Amino acid sequence: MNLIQKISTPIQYVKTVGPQRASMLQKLGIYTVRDMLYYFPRRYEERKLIEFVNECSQDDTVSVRGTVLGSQDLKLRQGLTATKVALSDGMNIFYAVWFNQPHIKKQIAPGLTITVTGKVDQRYGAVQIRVADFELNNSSVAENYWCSIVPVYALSEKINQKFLRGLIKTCLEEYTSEQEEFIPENLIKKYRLLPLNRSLLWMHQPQNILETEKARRRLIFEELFLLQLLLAARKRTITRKLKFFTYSDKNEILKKFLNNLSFGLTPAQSRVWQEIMTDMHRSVPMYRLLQGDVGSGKTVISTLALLKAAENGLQGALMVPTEILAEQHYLFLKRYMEPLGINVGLLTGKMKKAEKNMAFQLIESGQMQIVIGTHALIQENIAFKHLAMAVIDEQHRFGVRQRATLQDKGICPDMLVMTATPIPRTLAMTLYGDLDISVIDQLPPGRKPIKTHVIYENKLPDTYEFMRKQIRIGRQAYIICPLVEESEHVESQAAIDLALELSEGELADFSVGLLHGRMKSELKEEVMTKFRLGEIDALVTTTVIEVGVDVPNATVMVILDADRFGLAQLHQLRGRVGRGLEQSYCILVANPKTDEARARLAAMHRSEDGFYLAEQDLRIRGPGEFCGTRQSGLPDLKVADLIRDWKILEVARQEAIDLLASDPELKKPENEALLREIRTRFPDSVQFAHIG
Ligand SMILES: Nc1ncnc2c1ncn2[C@@H]1O[C@H](COP(=O)(O)OP(=O)(O)OP(=O)(O)O)[C@@H](O)[C@H]1O
Repeated sequence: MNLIQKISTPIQYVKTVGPQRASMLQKLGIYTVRDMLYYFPRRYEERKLIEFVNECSQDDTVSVRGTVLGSQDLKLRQGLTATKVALSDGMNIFYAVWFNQPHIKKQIAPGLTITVTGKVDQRYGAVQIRVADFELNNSSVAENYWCSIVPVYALSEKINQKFLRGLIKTCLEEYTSEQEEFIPENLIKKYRLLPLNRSLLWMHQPQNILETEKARRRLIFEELFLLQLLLAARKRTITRKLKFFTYSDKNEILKKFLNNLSFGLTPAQSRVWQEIMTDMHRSVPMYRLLQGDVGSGKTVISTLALLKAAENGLQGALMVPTEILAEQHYLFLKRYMEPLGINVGLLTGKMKKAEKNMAFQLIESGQMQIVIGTHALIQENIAFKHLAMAVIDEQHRFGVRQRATLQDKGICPDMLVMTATPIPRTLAMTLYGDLDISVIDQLPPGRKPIKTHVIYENKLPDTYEFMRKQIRIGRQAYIICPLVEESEHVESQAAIDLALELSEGELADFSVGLLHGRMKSELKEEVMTKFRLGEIDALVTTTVIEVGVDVPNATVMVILDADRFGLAQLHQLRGRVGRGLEQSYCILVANPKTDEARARLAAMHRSEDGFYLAEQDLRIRGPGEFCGTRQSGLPDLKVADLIRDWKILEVARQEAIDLLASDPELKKPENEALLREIRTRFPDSVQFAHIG
């Protein structure tokens, strides 16, 4: 049996396991010996081993070794039993007590030496230890004040610490001694990393905390290095292909468009546009993430990219997550593009069949130069004549696969992925490690910070009074209805009720609009158009408004039950105001019941910086939840923490890039083990699958 197969042995075949326990272990995600070895302790307990029980005090938690003298079962109240074992430490007699575990007596025969760990109780004269854990020992020699570190694992029903520790011990002894090292030797030396087998041993059976730290450092590097290798390989696959089109430097229509805008680009926008243009002029396809806080002006930049493609006789496509947004972008582009002679089209799921067919034809013939659409854009029956620029807005809502499907609509098109949810740099490097990153880190000039207040519901009348004043001076407002988990129906109904209540009550003198997820698309669009034109003063809405909606005259945002929203979502919602020159306000109505909810609201009050808030959010929720890594197609991280370990991440990324530059297919003998490891860890990865 070769070594790799050995560590891949199904856990069922390890001694003491068997099919029944194997199925319990599977609930913990443990299918193989490898999974078991990489099932790291959640924490460690430091244990003090004392030589004689008279050295301890009441309520101390200690470990003490003793020889079994005898035992007895006691019947307590309410059917409880206690097993009391008399032990001698050589000087004193003391008692170890187990509750409701009569079987323990069978394991502990008189004459054996055992170490018991637990809390000390001296109230009844002799020392009594309530046993939390125990070990059978062969030797009766105890070192004085010896410290032992005991791993504590996350458990599931019917799998206890003792069993897991024992199983891991077996796996370590029988499967790791010859386990090969797969991190290249030069990196092990350069970063002074522990070898693999020692790292696994020290994670599970450390002698002291320092050992766990050393082991963890290696395993973090390993985890991030393998992940970055995968991402770097994905990127190489893309950027090795050549584009079938080239761009001219003229940019005449582009310049006209910029002149027609009522504003000039901010320095951050100009810089990012230069980065994108440079990529567009390259012979290999662009694969770039455009990141920018809400309202930082990403749309204009993507428009420039689409326009450049159109000006060069090619096609551009912009895919957005909602119909409202598709419509909004379409209106914006049409207004500016048509006077320049560029054909812009819309394609959404709700369009009538005849309209769709017409759009398909225009896309296929190339007459539709820029297409804005929802998921409808990646349907099978759509073919572009020459798609050269594919832009995806709000990448979070699309998975990696959808990104690839749009890309496949062209022959190596340039690809621009935009995200309005600011992602901390470290996380972006992992989630989008295969993309280059451009950041718009500056808001358009003249924006005033949004004033954010957190209030209790009983202050709502004052809020509506304030809203009325703002509407009277010509502004508009949003009122966001409570979030109803999993039920668009209930959520929509809440919005309907509230709109009615306000239009007859607090806002009776004004025009109140309603927008929710269950409305027909045409109606949604009609409402948005009216709001955009100022015909609606206050819009009662659900979270459908969340992304991208741009009505600069709206200056008040009231979020009801704000404690039920996540931080990223609150920030997105708040980003719907503060998009013009007027002072804007965000009022969070909440009655937070948990510390976490209070922390979120405090963060919103404190900061308007999307990057700061995203980092806070990441701390609260963890990366998987934060951006749905499950749908991003990336493996979960076991030891690395993307915020804490950002330095290791940067190093691992650079090393991965350098390694692939020198050995793109990992064919060199010194990288053989690494290739094997990658294939085992990422069996679905196409990049390394066919090699070797
Ligand atoms: N350089 C600029 N100067 C002044 N206003 C600008 C500038 N760039 C964009 N804007 C305006 O700022 C508003 C926000 O821009 P845009 O919609 O492009 O931002 P965004 O980053 O796409 O926002 P979101 O993430 O919320 O979708 C728009 O009304 C836009 O016209």
